[in-house]
Amino acid sequence: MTLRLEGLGKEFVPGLPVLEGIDLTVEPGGFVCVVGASGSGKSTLLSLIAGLTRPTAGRVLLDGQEVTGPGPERGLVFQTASLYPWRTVAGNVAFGLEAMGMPRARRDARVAGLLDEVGLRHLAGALPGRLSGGQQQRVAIARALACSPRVLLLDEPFGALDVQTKEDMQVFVRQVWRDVGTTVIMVTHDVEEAVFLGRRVIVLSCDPGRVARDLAVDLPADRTLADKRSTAFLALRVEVEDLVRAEHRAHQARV
Ligand SMILES: Nc1ncnc2c1ncn2[C@@H]1O[C@H](COP(=O)(O)OP(=O)(O)OP(=O)(O)O)[C@@H](O)[C@H]1O
Repeated sequence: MTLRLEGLGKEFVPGLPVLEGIDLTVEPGGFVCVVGASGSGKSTLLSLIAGLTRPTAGRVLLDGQEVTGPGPERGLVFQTASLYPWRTVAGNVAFGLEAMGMPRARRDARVAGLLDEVGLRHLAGALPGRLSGGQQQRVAIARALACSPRVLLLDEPFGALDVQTKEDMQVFVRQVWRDVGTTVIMVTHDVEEAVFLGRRVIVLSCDPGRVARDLAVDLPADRTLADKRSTAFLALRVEVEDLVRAEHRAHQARV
């Protein structure tokens, strides 16, 4: 599924655009990370793609069809897992499939397959309160994948996790992306994470948020955490960090 953003803009307050003139095409199976200073409009951009917020200018198109609201072909994961606390792990993953009316036997098989994918089959009957933060995010990702979304939207999904768990989750989400083949758009503060995960990194400018740079990540497809120490990785990381810093400073100078 090709995602196109055409002249996308958003004003919450008339005359004060948060996002302006965003043009972007993401081919099927792409992995795009969006970085930018706090307040540059990263979450707003994701919300527009999810159809949770309506643009004030431009359009979001999925295979040429304009997005006018949320839909099952777009799965969403937020910083905190927001699981249903009264439902088991399996019950959480099954939620969207129940809403779709999938018959019980097919649903159970699908949920079991997803729990295998995220390594949590042994916790199928547990309630979310018993799970670690990383495990909860795995459940949230399995839940988002349940309806076979063509685009997975991740908003700072590992922002609340400790460094080790976060790195485990980075490896995990890359594996899921390669296994499932869905398009991923991920918003993050963390430039290292963006360069490690993305095939492309988009740097947003501030006030209004525009695409300041669109960089291809020319690193091996089967990256491991050790690649974070490679010269190519470090060079790209520094380049993106400098861009984010420059955009932030330019914004500070204007206010
Ligand atoms: N519902 C809303 N109503 C009014 N203003 C909003 C709303 N949502 C976001 N904004 C404003 O839009 C701007 C961008 O917010 P957004 O959360 O998209 O930025 P961000 O880059 O994701 O920030 P952070 O990295 O801090 O999460 C901010 O100035 C914010 O106050």
